[in-house]
Amino acid sequence: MNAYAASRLHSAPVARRELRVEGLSKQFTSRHGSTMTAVDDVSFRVLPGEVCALLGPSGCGKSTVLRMVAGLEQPSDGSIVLSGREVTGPGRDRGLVFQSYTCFPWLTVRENVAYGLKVTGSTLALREGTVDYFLERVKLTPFADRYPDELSGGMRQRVAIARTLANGPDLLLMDEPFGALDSETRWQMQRLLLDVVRREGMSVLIVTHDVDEALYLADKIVCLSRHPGRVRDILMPPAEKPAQPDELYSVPAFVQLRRQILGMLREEGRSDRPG
Ligand SMILES: Nc1ncnc2c1ncn2[C@@H]1O[C@H](COP(=O)(O)OP(=O)(O)OP(=O)(O)O)[C@@H](O)[C@H]1O
Repeated sequence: MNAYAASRLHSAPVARRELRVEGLSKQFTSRHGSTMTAVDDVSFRVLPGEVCALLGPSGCGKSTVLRMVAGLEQPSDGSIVLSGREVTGPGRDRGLVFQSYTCFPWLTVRENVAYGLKVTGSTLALREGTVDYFLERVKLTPFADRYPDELSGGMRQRVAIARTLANGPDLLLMDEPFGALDSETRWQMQRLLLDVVRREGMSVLIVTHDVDEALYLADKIVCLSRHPGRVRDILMPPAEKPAQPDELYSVPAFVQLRRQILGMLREEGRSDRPG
């Protein structure tokens, strides 16, 4: 058995991968000294193995919430607890994937995926087993010795996902990860992400303003209103997803939820005013 697959038999239970966000608020102070509330009293949970989407119109504070969960931004108020520990800054228990492909161009695909593992001092066998395992998961095994500039955008994003997963985070944080991809590649990536995170029992918090992406990927959708960003609704799309994202349009439960969310976004658009 592959060294990584064997090590997983003894890994910590997935039940510890729970995120609790309670009463989270964030104020920003402008250069002129005025204060604006970007995020106000936001609470939600991401249960172990759950994919949770943060959805809302531009400027509603999605990225700000994600950055606070990542520990890149300090909350003005509230608390963030992951796997029973308070989040006070960045940490290896969270893995980040952004829209821009964060590959090291001077490293091969294999070296990119192995990068984070080197610093943890894992044995060579475990490291190589882990890299092989995740290259296989994201279907990049045949490209292991290529450099990022020899790959398409979708493939580079798969490298970033494999590298992040290889580090074994409790929670995967994704900010518009497929925003730069054409629609066909985007669908393929969404399908692949669902396959990988379900197999790994991974908890995911993903920021998107794409309603279909949220409906297809998420077990739970936290809808934010804007100015300030507050939880407007928490929706639970059907757990059974169609084989392809575009098949959402023919499933009545998704069509109805889609209509509800689009109506909410339209209302938010009507209430638009500068923050
Ligand atoms: N560092 C900052 N300083 C001041 N204001 C900020 C800062 N970061 C974000 N904001 C403001 O906070 C609000 C929320 O921004 P945020 O980027 O979180 O929204 P978003 O929902 O992710 O938007 P988008 O979908 O367009 O990326 C916006 O009004 C933005 O201008």
